[in-house]
Order: sequence, then structure tokens, then C-alpha cells
Amino acid sequence: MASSSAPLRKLVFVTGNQNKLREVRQILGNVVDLEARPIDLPEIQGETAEVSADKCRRAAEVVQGPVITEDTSLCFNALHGLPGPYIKWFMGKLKHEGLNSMLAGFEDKTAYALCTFAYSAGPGHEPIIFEGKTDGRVVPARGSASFGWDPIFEPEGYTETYAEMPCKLKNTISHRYRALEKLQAYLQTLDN
Ligand SMILES: O=c1nc[nH]c2c1ncn2[C@H]1C[C@H](O)[C@@H](COP(=O)(O)OP(=O)(O)OP(=O)(O)O)O1
Ligand SMILES: [Mg+2]
Repeated sequence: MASSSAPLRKLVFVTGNQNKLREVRQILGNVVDLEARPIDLPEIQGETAEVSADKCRRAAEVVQGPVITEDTSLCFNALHGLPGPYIKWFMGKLKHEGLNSMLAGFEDKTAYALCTFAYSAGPGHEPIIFEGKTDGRVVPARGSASFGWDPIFEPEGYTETYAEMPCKLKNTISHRYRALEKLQAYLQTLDN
């Protein structure tokens, strides 16, 4: 926690996703002065860390200052980590039912949610990557369909899907929470 007398660090979060923004605000609380920019940046193909670093470089150019970006992957173990960073496009076309069908031919329904935050101090500053991972499995949709693939992801050790649990609980076990813990620890080192 920043001391109450120190001014809060200003950080721009570039994202086109309101649900992400809401969770990031809930998790971080008042530790940073977060300003949202609803810009949907282009995303390259590749491994998650490369996709994230590239998006963050573009964001720093747009913002001309310190910036964070976030990428979320949903990785099916039976498919060697796919759809991974392409989950948005798979979700868009296949919906929850189709994502379940992709695993119909496999015994292994396990998956993990991977959240990658990237921080850049500004244009020309190489992004630093912070990853958080939550293991679970893919199940037929249960719970409110308000955020992406939440209804089909049941985190390990729980009988509820992300969509069925109170957001307070999701926010203490989620891929996003785990990545933000690391980002927050890094931001604290900058404050000292
Ligand atoms: O906790 C989550 N629970 C369920 N679904 C989620 C979660 N987090 C992201 N999602 C969805 C949104 C999008 O369909 C895809 C990630 O794609 P991703 O490119 O990272 O997000 P986006 O394009 O919506 O926002 P952004 O402008 O920050 O890139 O997975
Ligand atoms: Mg995106």
C-alpha cells in the first residue's frame, strides 16, 4: 500500500473490455490512480508474452506515458494450450457450447486461465510482463453469462464456475488477481 501522504501513481490502462476494467479496479482498490482508455489495439499472433509486449508497446506510443495492458488466454491442456490468446475469436464464433464440443473427443477437460499484464514506463521502454495462472476445467455453462467464458470455467478446488461464484471470491483466486499481485509488487519497488 502506498502511504496516505504520497501521491498515488498515475497509470493508464488501455483496454476495450469493461469487465476487465471493473475487476482490475476491484482488485487494485486505491493503490494506483488508474485511468482507463477504451482503445481496442491490434494484437499480433504468437506466444502470450510476445502478444502482450507488442500490444503494450503500441499502447505506450498512443498514450505517450506509463501504461498497462492485459491479455487473457484460456488454454485447453488436451489442445496443448490452444485456443490460448485466440480465445476471444473462438468464443465469438463457437460460444460456450462450441468450446465444450471442441473437447468432446478428449477425456482431459482440464484448462488454465492465463492473465498477462504488461507495463511500459513510456514509449521506447521495453514492456515488463507479469503472469498469473489459475488451473481448472471446462464444463457446460453454468451461472450468469455476463463475462466471457466465466460460465464454462470451473477453477480447481471449487464446485462453482467463475460465473457462479461471488465476484469477491473470483477476485481472490483468479488468473487476473494472481497477475496483479505481481504487478503491484513491482510498482511498489518503483515507489521506493
Ligand atoms: O476473467 C475472465 N473471464 C471470462 N472471460 C474473460 C476473462 N478475461 C477475459 N475474458 C475474455 C474476453 C475476451 O473474449 C477474451 C480475452 O481476449 P483479450 O484480447 O485479452 O480481451 P479484450 O480484447 O476483450 O480486451 P483488451 O482490449 O484488453 O484486449 O477472454
Ligand atoms: Mg483484445
